[in-house]
Amino acid sequence: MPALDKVLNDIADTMAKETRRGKVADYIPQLAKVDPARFGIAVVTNDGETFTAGDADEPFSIQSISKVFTLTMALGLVGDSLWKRVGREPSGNPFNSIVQLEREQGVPRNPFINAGALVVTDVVLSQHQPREALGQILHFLRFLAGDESIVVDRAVARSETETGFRNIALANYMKAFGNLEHDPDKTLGVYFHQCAVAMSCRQLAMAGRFLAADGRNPETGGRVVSSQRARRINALMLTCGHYDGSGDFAFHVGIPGKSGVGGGILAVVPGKASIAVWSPGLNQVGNSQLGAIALERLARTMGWSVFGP
Ligand SMILES: NC(=O)CC[C@H](N)C(=O)O
Repeated sequence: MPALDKVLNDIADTMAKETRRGKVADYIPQLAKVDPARFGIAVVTNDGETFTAGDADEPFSIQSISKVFTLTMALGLVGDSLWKRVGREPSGNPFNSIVQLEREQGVPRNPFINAGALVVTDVVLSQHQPREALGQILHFLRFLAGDESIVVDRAVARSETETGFRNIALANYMKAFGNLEHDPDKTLGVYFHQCAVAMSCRQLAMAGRFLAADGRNPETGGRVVSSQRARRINALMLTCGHYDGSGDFAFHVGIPGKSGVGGGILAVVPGKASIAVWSPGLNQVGNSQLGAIALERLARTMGWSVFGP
């Protein structure tokens, strides 16, 4: 097997020279300030080794990658009854699209498009006040990553709250269909803050370990979720984790992954490793342009595609 530290350094060197880096998200003004030249990558293997290259310790806005962790929490709270309120099919539409909601009676296609993630956050909110729910999300992320320093970037949260008109529309629309239990403002408040959590590639790859390890923390052996649940979350990441770019990501990279408009991608090699990559420039469908290219190289070099060597 090729040496991972060399593979990652080669990838980071190649990516540093790349001029077609995509476009940094600017619909959340605070995100537009991020330097498009940044690139980081981290791999944590199931036997406990960590390899990094580039800006792997620089925190960035995890944005929609947070949806993987809130989905895990919501399934822990309500189990499979969650699937009465949100589907499991790719949407074939942009992450912030509203078009399917009217035809499908306010039930979003999957938990990773914004509408679905808002329902998931509504479940996580359960009986709590928004501040407590956010505290639980942070607590879960810190526990998974083994790192107490993970925090919300308040400036990003404020920026998104001020400009989140589409999300506000989605939440209110679903409320009208009876698919949001709480006051939309409360659900939105938690959602905007979970998206504004800042984490480094190293922290994210650590937090994703349970998905690569059959639902267990590979360090302690402690169970986070059942192996069936880990498998199913991975399946949703593969089919829906990159919105209407999910097919292309599966085609080129071949492993479950979840992107965020901050330019991060969390990717999982079941049985082998958890990976996080960060490059802020996005492609046409809002996924990290170089992030996906870097993962494609890594998966190909290591023979990590779930579809075969
Ligand atoms: N794809 C994303 O990362 C979208 C998340 C972002 N916070 C939004 O709701 O628009």
